[in-house]
Amino acid sequence: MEDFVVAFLGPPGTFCHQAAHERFGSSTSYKSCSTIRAVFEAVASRTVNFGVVPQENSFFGSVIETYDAFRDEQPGFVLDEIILPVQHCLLAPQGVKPSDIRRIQSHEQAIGQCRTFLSQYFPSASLEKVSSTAAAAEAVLKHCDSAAICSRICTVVFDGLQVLFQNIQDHQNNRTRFYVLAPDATSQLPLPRPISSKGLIRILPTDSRRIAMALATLSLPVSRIDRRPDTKSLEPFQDVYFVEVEETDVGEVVQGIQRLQSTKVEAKLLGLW
Ligand SMILES: O=C(O)C(=O)C[C@]1(C(=O)O)C=C[C@@H](O)C=C1
Repeated sequence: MEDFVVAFLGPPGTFCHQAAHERFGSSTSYKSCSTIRAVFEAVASRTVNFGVVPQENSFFGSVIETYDAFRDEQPGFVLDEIILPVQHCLLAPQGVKPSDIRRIQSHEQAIGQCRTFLSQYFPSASLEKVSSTAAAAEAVLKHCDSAAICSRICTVVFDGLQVLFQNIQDHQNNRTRFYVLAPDATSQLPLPRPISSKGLIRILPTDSRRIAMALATLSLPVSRIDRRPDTKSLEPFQDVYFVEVEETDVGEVVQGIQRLQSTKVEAKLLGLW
């Protein structure tokens, strides 16, 4: 098989790393990136063939950093999705007891997914957002008053950590969906995948209130909508919309985008899978 390099949000031990492994296996080369944006940049600059980024959690919702990166001119192209069950543990350096913990670190998504546990067991601990769950695991190694919310796998990746609590997420069927990114639509995934039935379209209505009109023009089965502020607009409260469509085919998606463009609405295809 051809040699591929896959970028993921690192360091090793993140859920993103696990999702990438699940999709691409152990004979692929991996590149750890310190932020989600760095994964997008590695894909856009073709330093890697593919990238894996978190897109949404089933209980905490959309991953904002990912949608912010999708505002870029050429953000890459989504070729597939991976859904991973996410079980969080609270890890601390060996010898540290729960009563020693004053500070808890993790990715904001993981903190958000464990709110009930945190308010019940550590109501007065300070909560610190860091770039990923495994980055938190690595950071707490140096502190005897800190713990990290992360995967149990981090006890294998980093020496000197112990599990204080397991399965601490608020919902037992917690899942996160990841996108597989490639530099452009012509890239081919190494493994076979089903014929495309989903698409991701970025829409920039001329005025935020016209999104309903734009969706009517698109006229495709919409399964989710996200929006982020349009930072290029001088007008306040102008948004960029990210619309996922499903149960459709490539031809219908392309025609929908052309219909939008003919009404002077900016629309770009960001994925087909
Ligand atoms: O920090 C990690 O381990 C990640 O892979 C990121 C991420 C996310 O952004 O949602 C992925 C899965 C979990 O939902 C928590 C964090």
